[in-house]
Amino acid sequence: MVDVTTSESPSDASLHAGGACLRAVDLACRRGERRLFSGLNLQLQPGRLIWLRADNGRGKTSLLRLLAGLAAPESGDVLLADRPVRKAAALGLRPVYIGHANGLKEDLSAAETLTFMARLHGRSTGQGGAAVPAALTRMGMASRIDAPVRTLSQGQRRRVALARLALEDAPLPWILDEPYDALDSAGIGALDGLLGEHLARGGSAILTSHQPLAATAPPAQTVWLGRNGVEERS
Ligand SMILES: Nc1ncnc2c1ncn2[C@@H]1O[C@H](COP(=O)(O)OP(=O)(O)OP(=O)(O)O)[C@@H](O)[C@H]1O
Repeated sequence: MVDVTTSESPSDASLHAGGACLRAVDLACRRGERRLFSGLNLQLQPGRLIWLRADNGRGKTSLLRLLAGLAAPESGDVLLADRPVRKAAALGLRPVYIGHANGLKEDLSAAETLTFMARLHGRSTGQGGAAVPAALTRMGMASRIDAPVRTLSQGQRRRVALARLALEDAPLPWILDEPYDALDSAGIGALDGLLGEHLARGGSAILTSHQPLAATAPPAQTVWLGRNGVEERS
């Protein structure tokens, strides 16, 4: 098993720094006729960042969706704080998943679509909704808060989708599929700032990126996905 930290038992680790440990145990995944991987073991502990790498079509998105509890594995388990991830959701323990589709509403403004997303995921938008413009400002979107999503560029749309992370204050795992796509260096720096704060409060994150992580990114463990699971490489 790739373990990003120490010899702590899983239950110790799940309590560490108030964060929740996410574990994949002997996971197998099939898409259509093809088995993408089997025997996959992975542990994401509080305070840690994993950069998940592999060639196109290898199964990174499929793995992230399993870790988020959005799909069921062919076999094996995904555990969040020692509970099956799909059952943990009922207790309010749910990883934060942002896929490579932004999922924004074209006819809403940036603020409205972020408010909609926050409500969908049961997150507070603060007194009078004040956390929403603050989150968009964190992602460098202060001047486009009221702009309709359909008028935003790809990078701006990505920033709005990622602004959701600024509304998250629980130390739960973040699962981010190609979060840096379409971002310029300021956007990358803004996301890295949010990631750093999240890890510091006991959160954790696993993300994919085909490009090397920027110097602004928190230190990450690099993990490669193959047919027989994951292996750590520098
Ligand atoms: N709905 C589906 N039905 C059958 N096969 C699928 C389906 N979705 C994806 N696949 C296949 O599963 C494999 C893994 O896809 P996945 O999107 O997980 O890869 P990835 O590593 O994230 O790729 P990329 O780097 O290109 O984003 C691919 O070969 C893809 O063709």
